[in-house]
Amino acid sequence: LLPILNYPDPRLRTLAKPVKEVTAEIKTLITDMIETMYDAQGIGLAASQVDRHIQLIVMDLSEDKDSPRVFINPKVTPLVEEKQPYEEGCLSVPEVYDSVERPNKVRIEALDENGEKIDEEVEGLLAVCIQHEMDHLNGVIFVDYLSRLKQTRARDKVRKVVKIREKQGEQ
Ligand SMILES: O=C(O)C[C@@H](Cc1ccccc1)[C@H](O)SCc1ccccc1
Ligand SMILES: [Zn+2]
Repeated sequence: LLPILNYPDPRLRTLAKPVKEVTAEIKTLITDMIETMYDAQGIGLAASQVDRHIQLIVMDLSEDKDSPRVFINPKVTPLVEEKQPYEEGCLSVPEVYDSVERPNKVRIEALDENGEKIDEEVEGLLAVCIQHEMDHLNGVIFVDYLSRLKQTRARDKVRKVVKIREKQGEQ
C-alpha cells in the first residue's frame, strides 16, 4: 500500500508532469495505486496523492470493484456550460464532504495502461470524478472551492482524523 498525502501537505500542490513512456516501473505504480484506492474505499486516486508527480489517474466506479480504469496524460474538456453540484469527498481530506459545482458532461482524452488512445464523452459521477482527479494533477484540492472558514474547518478535521488513525495504528 502507498501512503496517501493529507491536506494541507504542500506536496499536493505540485504540478504533475506528462508520462513519456509507460515503463515497467509505472505499471507497478498503477497496480499499487489501484490496490491503495480500494483499501481506502476510494473510487479514484491521482498519482499526486501518493507523492508521485506524473499525469496518472486510476478509477473504479464498478459495484464489484473489479474494473479499474487507468488514464495517462489525461485531458478533460467540458461539453456543457451548465454546472451541477455534487457532494464530494477526497482521500487526502478524510471525513470532509461538501458540495462542489462542476460541468456534468466532459470529454476525456488520454492513454490507457497499454498506451492505447482513450477518447470518451462521459457524464454523471464519472465526469465528476475525472475532474476531481484532474484537479489533483494540477495541484488543486476540492476544498479550494469552499469558503475560507470551511477550509479552516477541513484542516482541523483532517488533523483530528489523522491523530486518531495514528493512535489506532499504534494499538
Ligand atoms: O481523489 C480522491 O481523493 C478520491 C475521491 C474521488 C471522488 C471525489 C469526489 C466525487 C467522486 C469521486 C473520493 O475520495 S472516492 C470516495 C467517494 C466515493 C463515492 C462518492 C464520493 C466520494
Ligand atoms: Zn481527491
